[in-house]
Amino acid sequence: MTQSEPSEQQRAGRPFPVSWDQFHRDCRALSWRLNELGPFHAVIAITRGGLVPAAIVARELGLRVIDTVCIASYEHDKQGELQVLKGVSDQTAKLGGGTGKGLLIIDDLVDTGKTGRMVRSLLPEAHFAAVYAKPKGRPLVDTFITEVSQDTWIFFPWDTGLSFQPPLKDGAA
Ligand SMILES: O=P(O)(O)OC[C@H]1O[C@H](OP(=O)(O)OP(=O)(O)O)[C@H](O)[C@@H]1O
Ligand SMILES: Nc1nc2[nH]cnc2c(=O)[nH]1
Ligand SMILES: [Mg+2]
Repeated sequence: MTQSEPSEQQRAGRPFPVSWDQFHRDCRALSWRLNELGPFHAVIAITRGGLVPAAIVARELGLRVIDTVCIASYEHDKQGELQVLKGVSDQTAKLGGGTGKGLLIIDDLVDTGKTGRMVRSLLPEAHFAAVYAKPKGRPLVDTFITEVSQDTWIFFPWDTGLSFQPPLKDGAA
């Protein structure tokens, strides 16, 4: 029997759980920064992880034109080939003059930077912001809030729930 490869999450090892409250605070902090860099014509969320931060940033910056770039790459916690399932609409592309100028792209995080690189190739002059950044992905983003180490796995509130935690003395890590 062949042993399966460890997942990205297993390789990362260090868990970093983020609550809804914390995520909202971090998205507000991102909005503060972006407010100084705008104005922007539209927000583009990289689905699916970028949808929640994009909603919060759009609310804070008063932006009502919201589009998506739909990309699939991680199956749970293993990254495969990147697939662009949907690009931005012609209307949004026009607002960015074809190159993305004045458009704001939002994602929840950059890890290896693969997703960011793909989106940058589609809209090279857009402003790319993520809430969290790992070192390999950091050069791809224009604005982010918190850097975590490459061996960290971020657990978002929409992927997690409350559960019992064993006491430290019973062997909890
Ligand atoms: O920098 P990278 O190594 O490319 O990884 C970052 C991407 O991975 C996650 O998305 P995922 O592909 O898991 O899809 P999802 O947003 O639908 O959960 C995350 O939301 C980023 O978009
Ligand atoms: N939830 C989650 N998805 C990812 N995709 C790439 N890196 C991560 C991460 O640290 N957490
Ligand atoms: Mg994503």
